[in-house]
Amino acid sequence: MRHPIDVTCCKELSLCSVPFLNRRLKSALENMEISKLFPVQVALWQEIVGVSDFERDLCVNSPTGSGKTLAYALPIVQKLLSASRVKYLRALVVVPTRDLALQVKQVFDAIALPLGLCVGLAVGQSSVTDEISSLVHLPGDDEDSDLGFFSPFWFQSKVDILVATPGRLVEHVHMSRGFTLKHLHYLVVDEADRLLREDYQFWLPTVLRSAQSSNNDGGGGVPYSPWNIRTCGRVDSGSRPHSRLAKVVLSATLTRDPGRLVQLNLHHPLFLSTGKMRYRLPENLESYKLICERKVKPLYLVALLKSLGEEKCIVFTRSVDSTRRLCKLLNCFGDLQIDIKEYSGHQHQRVRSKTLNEFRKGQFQVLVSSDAMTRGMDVEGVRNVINYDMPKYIKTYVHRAGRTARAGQTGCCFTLMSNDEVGRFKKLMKKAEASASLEYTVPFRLIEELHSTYQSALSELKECGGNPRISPVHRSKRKKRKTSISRE
Ligand SMILES: Nc1ncnc2c1ncn2[C@@H]1O[C@H](COP(=O)(O)OP(=O)(O)OP(=O)(O)O)[C@@H](O)[C@H]1O
Repeated sequence: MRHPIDVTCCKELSLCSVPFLNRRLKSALENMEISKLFPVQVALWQEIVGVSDFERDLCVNSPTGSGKTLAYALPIVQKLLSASRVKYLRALVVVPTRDLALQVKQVFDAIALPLGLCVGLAVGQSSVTDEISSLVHLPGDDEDSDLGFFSPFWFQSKVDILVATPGRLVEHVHMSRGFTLKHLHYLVVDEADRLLREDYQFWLPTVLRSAQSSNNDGGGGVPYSPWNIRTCGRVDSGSRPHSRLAKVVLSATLTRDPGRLVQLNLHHPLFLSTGKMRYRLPENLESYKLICERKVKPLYLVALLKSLGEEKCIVFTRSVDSTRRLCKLLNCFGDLQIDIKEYSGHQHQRVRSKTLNEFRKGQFQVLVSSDAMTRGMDVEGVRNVINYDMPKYIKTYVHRAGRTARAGQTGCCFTLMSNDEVGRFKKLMKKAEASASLEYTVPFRLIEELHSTYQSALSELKECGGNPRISPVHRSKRKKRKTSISRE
């Protein structure tokens, strides 16, 4: 950990030059229009598939949009290819949110499905019962069960790889009959600093203990969960290629604090990092500050949006309440002619996913979001990020700004601030590498022109019940939900 490997020393590699790359995996990548591996992907390939052969667990701190998902998905899929033909759940990826899990699953699907490996999802999108029947063969699943035969496939895993959020994962471990982590070879913890910060029903000790049970009993002994029963008709135990559960832990802002990482029980961890500092912004990102009067901040935002034309854009606010308020206000600006939608922890998951899909398809142009969007989300074509409220921490700035300038593309991050916030912004930015910022101005004339529309928008907002301040009903609902809604 004291001697991290600098990922920037790895050069991009064309697919033809990647050593040991499976032929079918190469064509799957080509179908995704990927012709080369990015530096972090080369580094992980070397450590996992190359001569190092996953001798050590890996901690990866690499900027947003640098391709971390494929960096772990690719070598893990290649490793799973050489293992037994019987299906076992052998790779588990844990991420903090459902939308992110869906995104990660898509990457795995693209490279694993053509090679006959199955990828499952445990995120609480459907009931526990429905979800488990997509992950494990249960009695009643097949024709034999109607005849009263004992099927050799009962409780056999249907998937080789599982992408999960921590809460639902723990539910399955404790309650789902037939679900087991006994055969797990690989554990990936994506957005690890976020996942380690919160307990999520002790997900980590639960996973480690549950996966550990195979080490102690050779893969076929007493299961951890009361519901786990021995897989019937097993041909082999799916024994691990490594004597341990091999782990990859990643984030664009991964901590180097051993006190925090110790809970992962890492085996001779190797730290792979980009640059010298913990926080680093994407190479092709331009950061701008936009100084404005606090009272008329929405006016400046509208002027900025107008100046950006038709470009896809995400506006971040400090809370779910501000997100709702701002979105309503912007939609009351009659002549704005920009389609704007909200994405926040206030909304039902179904609504959020729908909004995200529409945004991905380009059906509207501006997404107003709480920090629910900051972590990991990859939306093609986002050219601008706007911090309507300046983030408190550099970590938040890094994740928000990182929704643009991904995969080597260019992008801009604008932060609105009043004069008295400029000092704090400077201090904040000093904490990150490659974080020089310029001042952006919008023509004063435009602000003046917008004044009257702003006043009418405020009145309209009041009329339609979108009181800028939170109503008592709203406040009591919010109180109830306070414990369940994650602000991120
Ligand atoms: N080798 C590659 N060639 C071309 N595009 C790639 C390659 N690898 C990844 N990408 C694309 O780069 C984008 C960013 O990848 P990814 O989401 O994995 O980044 P990340 O490092 O996980 O970012 P974050 O820290 O924000 O989660 C995605 O759109 C992905 O399709």
